Amino acid sequence: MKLGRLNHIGVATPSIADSIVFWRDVMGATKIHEPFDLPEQGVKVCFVDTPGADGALNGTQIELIEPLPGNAGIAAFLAKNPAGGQHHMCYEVPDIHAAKAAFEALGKRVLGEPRIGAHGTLIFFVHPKDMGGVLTEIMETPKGDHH
Ligand SMILES: CC[C@@H](C(=O)O)C(=O)SCCNC(=O)CCNC(=O)[C@H](O)C(C)(C)COP(=O)(O)OP(=O)(O)OC[C@H]1O[C@@H](n2cnc3c(N)ncnc32)[C@H](O)[C@@H]1OP(=O)(O)O
Ligand SMILES: [Co+2]
Repeated sequence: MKLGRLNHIGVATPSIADSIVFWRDVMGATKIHEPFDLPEQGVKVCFVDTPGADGALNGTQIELIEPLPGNAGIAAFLAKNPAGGQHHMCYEVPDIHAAKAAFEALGKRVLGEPRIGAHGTLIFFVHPKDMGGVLTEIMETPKGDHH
């Protein structure tokens, strides 16, 4: 496993609509994408762009996630953190299956099989208790992206 680009920071929220107002009016975000449902992951998602090193809006994104009905995991997180909070960190890798094998070889608990995430590429999660307390998402870099 070789650490890749920090793609996004997942932030759980009870209300994406309220969080959009926060990121626009308090944090000064200039590019907030249209929210969309991702029923396969049980969440509504909204990406907020941050600037990269060149000042363009191509840096690490903030991924706002709100549970869809029936999502016990995020609902449990929000029960402990009613105002929302930082939920996971997502790093890119060139080969998702090689990354999964590398984590498993180190005894890390990979949560399920790779599945399509919000960027349309394969993702998996590694248990926070094996990752210094941070729920970690690993994501295959979209084809054509060179970071
Ligand atoms: C938008 C789509 C996609 C993308 O493409 O980017 C996403 O990001 S989807 C995001 C949502 N999906 C997931 O979170 C899937 C992976 N998560 C899980 O499988 C579970 O949430 C979990 C991490 C295994 C925890 O579930 P569970 O064990 O049932 O919950 P507990 O409440 O019992 O927690 C056990 C233990 O772990 C601590 N914990 C839970 N969540 C987090 C967290 N986000 N960050 C840090 N630590 C976390 C929790 O506090 C418990 O600790 P103790 O109380 O000390 O036992
Ligand atoms: Co994510």
